[in-house]
Amino acid sequence: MNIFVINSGSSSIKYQLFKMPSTSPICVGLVERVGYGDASITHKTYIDGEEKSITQTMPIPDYETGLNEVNHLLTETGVVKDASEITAVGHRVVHGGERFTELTEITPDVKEELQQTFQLAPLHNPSAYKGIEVAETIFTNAKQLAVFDTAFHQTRPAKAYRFALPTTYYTEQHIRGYGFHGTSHKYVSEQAVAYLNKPDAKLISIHLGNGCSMAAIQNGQSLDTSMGFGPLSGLIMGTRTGDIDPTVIFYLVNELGYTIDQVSDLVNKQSGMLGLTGLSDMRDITKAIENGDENAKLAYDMYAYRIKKFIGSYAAVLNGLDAIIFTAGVGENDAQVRQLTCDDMQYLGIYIDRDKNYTRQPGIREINIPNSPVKILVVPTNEELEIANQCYERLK
Ligand SMILES: Nc1ncnc2c1ncn2[C@@H]1O[C@H](COP(=O)(O)OP(=O)(O)O)[C@@H](O)[C@H]1O
Ligand SMILES: CC(=O)OP(=O)(O)O
Ligand SMILES: [Mg+2]
Repeated sequence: MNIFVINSGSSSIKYQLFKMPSTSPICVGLVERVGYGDASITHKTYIDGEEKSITQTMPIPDYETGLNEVNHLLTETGVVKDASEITAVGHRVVHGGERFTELTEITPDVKEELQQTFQLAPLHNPSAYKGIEVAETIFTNAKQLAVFDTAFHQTRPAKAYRFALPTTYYTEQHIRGYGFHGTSHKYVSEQAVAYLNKPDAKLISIHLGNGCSMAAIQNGQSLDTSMGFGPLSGLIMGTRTGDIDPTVIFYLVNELGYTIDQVSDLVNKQSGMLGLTGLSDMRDITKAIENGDENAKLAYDMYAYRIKKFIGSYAAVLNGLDAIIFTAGVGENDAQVRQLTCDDMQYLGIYIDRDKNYTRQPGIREINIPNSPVKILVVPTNEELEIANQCYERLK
């Protein structure tokens, strides 16, 4: 069964094609800088044991152009003969609200409901929706399925997800914490449980990509998570503030004359590491620190300090801790962030091994000292594979 997975971000499209039940992809790709003149597509194929890679730079003004180009590449590189060979398309949709708590087949009614979630995740849901609309016109024979970032966190107890607003704001307007990156937290926590061979392991999963969030997990269930109503609260991110005192927003509006759209743009797109350093990519920020940039150093310290605070908080929620997991672009690759986060955490039984931490290795790995009570794991995430697995389970 050919399952094509699309992970549409705010300006990128990640995709993978699986011939399920095999969990090795036939093709893996990334379209970057959608909406810009210098967009690029990297398309890798794994056919008959041979890896081939194509990179092309071209203007990709919109998702339609991007996905059509991906479709051409799928046929040109022999991944499929034509689009009709795709049985299902699995879409990552960030916000499912309270309505979508599991994998959902996309119907006209579902699409209408999805449009009502745009305001809740303005960087993500509109592009996922666009991805669905374009996929429907290309993969006309395929079932279209949606997997929601919010779904995994639906096991959280009410005391964790409710806000202390008057109750009707929850009962009538569904204003509550939802939590995101659930597909990734689920995938890496399952990998960690298998690695530790401990189904009831008390875990803290730390997903550090462009968006960043943490989750407290036990028995395969999310008990708490750092993102809330939208994917903005909690950790400091590439361009998003994470937690800030809401009084700042009243001040911006009432005293400095900002419109709400300007505030939204500020806290979602101009803040976080970008706002602090002028750079949003951790690789560039690391270089800036090496060149003596004090702002970049402070931003790094703030980034790690925020993670540290959530580790303390989730160790309390779990009443113990077996392992912490670092994952996603920054979590998997940035040893310095892991080091700063785990240094001086002996009180919680967290002892990082500097050499192991700075040694690169593929796959799941342990970076604590041998007798550290808490294991520190680097676990590569694979949201696309998790989505393909869920689609296959539904359709097989
Ligand atoms: N080798 C690396 N060292 C440090 N940071 C890295 C490295 N590779 C990727 N990153 C960081 O990972 C981020 C992207 O992470 P990713 O999980 O792909 O994010 P997203 O899915 O949210 O787009 C980049 O912006 C960059 O900051
Ligand atoms: C929910 C979210 O922040 O996703 P991403 O990290 O892909 O931006
Ligand atoms: Mg991501």
